Amino acid sequence: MAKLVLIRHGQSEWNLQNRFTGWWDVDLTEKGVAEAKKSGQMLASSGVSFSEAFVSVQKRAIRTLWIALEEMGRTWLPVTKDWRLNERHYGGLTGLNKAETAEKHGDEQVKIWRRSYDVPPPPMEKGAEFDPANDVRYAGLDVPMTESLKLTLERVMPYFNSEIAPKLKAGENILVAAHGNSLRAIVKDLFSVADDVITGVEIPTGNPLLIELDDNLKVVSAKYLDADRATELPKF
Ligand SMILES: O=C(O)[C@H](O)COP(=O)(O)O
Repeated sequence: MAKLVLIRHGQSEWNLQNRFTGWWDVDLTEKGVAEAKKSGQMLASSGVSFSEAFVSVQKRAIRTLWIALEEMGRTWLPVTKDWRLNERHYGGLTGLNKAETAEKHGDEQVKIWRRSYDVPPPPMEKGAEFDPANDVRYAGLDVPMTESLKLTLERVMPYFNSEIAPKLKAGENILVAAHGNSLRAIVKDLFSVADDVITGVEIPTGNPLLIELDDNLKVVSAKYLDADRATELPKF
C-alpha cells in the first residue's frame, strides 16, 4: 500500500489580497511560510518515508515544498518540477480582486468562473499585464489563455498517470506540492468525485492531505494532518 501526500502551497501574497492568481508567479506571505513549516513538522512526525517529490514550476509551491523538506531533514529527496502541476490558468481574471469582480459581474457569475467544472473564465488577452505566455520557463509551450477545472484535469491527470501513478503502484510514497485547482483535479480523479460535487471540495493552504492507496490506486484512507484546519473530504 502506497502513501500519497498532497500539499497545497501556504498562503500566497495574492491569496491574502484576494486576487485571482492562476499562472502568475506570486510568493508566499509570512503566514504561508509558517504554514509550510508546520506542514513539514507534521510530515516529519507522521513517520511517512517518501522516495521522491513532485511540484509545479510556480514559486509558491516550490518554496512550500522546500520549506517542508527542510523541516523534514529531506532536502536531498529527488524533486521533479513540471508545469502540468501548475494552478489552473485564470484567464482574463488573473490579477483581479475576487470581491470587486463579484461586485461587477455578480456572485453567481463569479461562482461559475471559480467553481463550475467546465466553464472557463474569459480568456487572457495576449500581452496583457499578467500574461505568462512569454515567460522563459514556458518557452516552446502553447500556454493556455484560460482553463476550466476540466481543462486543468485534462493536463494534470495524464502527467499524474504517466509519472506518479506507476511509482505509487510500485509501493513508493510520494509527496506532491501544488495548487488549489491542480490538486482538486487529482482529488476528483482519485476519489471519483462527480462534476457537480467537486465544486464543494476546498483544499486548505499548507495542510498536508495524507492518502493511502491500494495497488489499483483505490483510496483506502484519507486525512488532513492538521485536523484543526481540515475541510470535508469527498466519500471514497
Ligand atoms: O489561482 C487562484 O486564485 C487560487 O489559487 C485558487 O483560486 P480559487 O479558490 O478561486 O479557485
